[in-house]
Amino acid sequence: MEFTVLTIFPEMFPPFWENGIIRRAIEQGIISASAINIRDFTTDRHRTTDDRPYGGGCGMVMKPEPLADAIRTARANAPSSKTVLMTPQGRPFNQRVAEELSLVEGLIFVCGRYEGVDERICRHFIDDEISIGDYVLTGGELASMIIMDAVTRLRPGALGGEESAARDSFSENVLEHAHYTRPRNFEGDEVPDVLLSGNHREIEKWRLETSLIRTFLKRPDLLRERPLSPHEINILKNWCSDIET
Ligand SMILES: CC(C)(C)c1cccc(C(=O)NCC2(NC(=O)c3cccc4nocc34)CCCCC2)c1
Repeated sequence: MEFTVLTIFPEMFPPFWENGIIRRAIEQGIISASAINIRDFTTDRHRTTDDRPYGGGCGMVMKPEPLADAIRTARANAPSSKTVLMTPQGRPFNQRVAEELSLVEGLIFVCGRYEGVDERICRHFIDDEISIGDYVLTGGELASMIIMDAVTRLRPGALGGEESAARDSFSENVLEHAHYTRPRNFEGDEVPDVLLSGNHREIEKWRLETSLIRTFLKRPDLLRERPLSPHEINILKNWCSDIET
């Protein structure tokens, strides 16, 4: 999987690629990543990447020519890549989109700055528009990092034995149970006894129940993404009847 980011701030990316699972995935050749400076594709003395908007108004728009040339170069270097524009107008990013993107050969991320990119780029050079959420950002760079993070961990081999064992379709659709580690008593708050019991059936039962109940209480919308098994529905029913009594 090859990641290419087109940005006017390429220096934002090495720190992101030099840590944790991403770094290990690069070292293991599971992914490769590079940032292309759009400014390198300007032709004027001032290396201008933006210009005033037609129709007037405040703010600047990213010029189409440098972007088009940068995208062409990125595609020449990574031919079977999908070109993704990070934009508020994009389809909402979620785990399902991450899984879909993790199957492609390569991803070229176009990161907007100023008021956005010239519409001719969106029309003729973009294969997919993706948004990471409904809030105002100063650029698309962080959005591209979020996608690279979520997609990398889905690539075979990216997660070590431990993490990949923890990963399955169930765990990627519900909130996690509470996590505890030493000390047993932290400032007066004790770890639940079941977790110290050594009874793995009871521990798994507790983890499944608390995970389902937390999701039901905090993010019921996630439960609509994935049908619950009769067993899981029973867990929620029992819990609800317990609080009714
Ligand atoms: C209604 C809503 C969403 C609040 C909104 C409405 C109007 C503008 C924005 C906004 O943020 N414009 C600035 C801009 N944002 C983004 O790139 C961006 C934002 C959010 C999620 C993203 N995912 O990828 C990229 C994303 C960065 C500078 C270049 C122009 C785009 C937001």
